[in-house]
Amino acid sequence: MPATRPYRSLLYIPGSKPRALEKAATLPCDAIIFDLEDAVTAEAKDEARALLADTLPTADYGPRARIVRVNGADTPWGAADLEAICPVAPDAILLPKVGHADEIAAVKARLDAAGASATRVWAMMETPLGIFNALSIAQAPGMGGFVMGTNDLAKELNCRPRADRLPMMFALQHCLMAARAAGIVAIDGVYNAFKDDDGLKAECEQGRDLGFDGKSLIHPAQLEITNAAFAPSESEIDLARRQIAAFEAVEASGQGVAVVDGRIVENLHIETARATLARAEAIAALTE
Ligand SMILES: CC(C)(COP(=O)(O)OP(=O)(O)OC[C@H]1O[C@@H](n2cnc3c(N)ncnc32)[C@H](O)[C@@H]1OP(=O)(O)O)[C@@H](O)C(=O)NCCC(=O)NCCSC(=O)C[C@H](O)C(=O)O
Ligand SMILES: [Mg+2]
Repeated sequence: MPATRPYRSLLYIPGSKPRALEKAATLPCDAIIFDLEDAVTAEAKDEARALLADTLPTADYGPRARIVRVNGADTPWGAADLEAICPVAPDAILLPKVGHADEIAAVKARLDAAGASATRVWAMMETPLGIFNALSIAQAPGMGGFVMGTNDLAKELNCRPRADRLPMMFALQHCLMAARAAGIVAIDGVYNAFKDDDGLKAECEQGRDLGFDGKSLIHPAQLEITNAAFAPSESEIDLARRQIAAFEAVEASGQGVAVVDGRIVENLHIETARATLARAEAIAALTE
């Protein structure tokens, strides 16, 4: 089942930009990914890490999940990032370019040692090795979610950008299945052309139809389209309500199959209908 807590929109914010860190607290995103990796130059990494370690314990980001993307353990900054960020206990630490489940275990051990056992580990899925090891990574203790890294993956595959994302499809679906098998969150990759609303909408709808919980984003202008695409629509909510009512009615008369809009409705459809209503309520609660 998809996540009940809304993860429609996850906005990357360069950890080095104080103005963006401030602005994030006012933006309608479901989660913020405070980035210490690709959005921050090598020269700015130490300053960005210190800024984040300073800002996160006191800043009020409301209901938005706080996720910090650290640098990899094989870089000059990875160890210092964990040292500084684990004690802050964000909602999750997002590890880039994960290839093996033991990388998750190492971060989990650091979190436990820092007294931050409630912080989940999330993994960027963006290397061929990581994609093939998706199930064991998803099942690693402490795991909370996958974020697809479609830019790095395109680089590794040497594939061409295509609107239908055909070269990515195996990786997207493989990771989604692993995430669902392990019961963790699955988030689609970024859409780089942040001024192309039509292209973003089409890619959001594709990711949603595949089953992703939401999409990672690079610019606030992408939030409205993404939040709308990954929320249950009015007609989906209406259908869910009618399915539940129809099923309860036939169940009361001792039967197990209802018909709504010419389609059968059984127990499993009711689980989906209830999940749709729960998601709609959770989204509404964000703005209360
Ligand atoms: C893409 C950008 C460099 C554009 O920046 P800029 O030209 O400054 O944008 P605007 O002038 O349109 O900004 C308008 C206001 O919005 C704020 N802003 C912009 N971006 C963000 C943001 N991401 N979060 C919060 N606020 C943001 C500006 O401060 C302006 O505010 P105001 O002062 O009130 O006017 C820039 O958007 C950017 O840096 N985006 C993030 C890029 C990033 O994080 N990249 C790394 C993640 S993507 C990745 O690595 C994917 C993965 O690993 C893979 O492999 O695929
Ligand atoms: Mg990447």
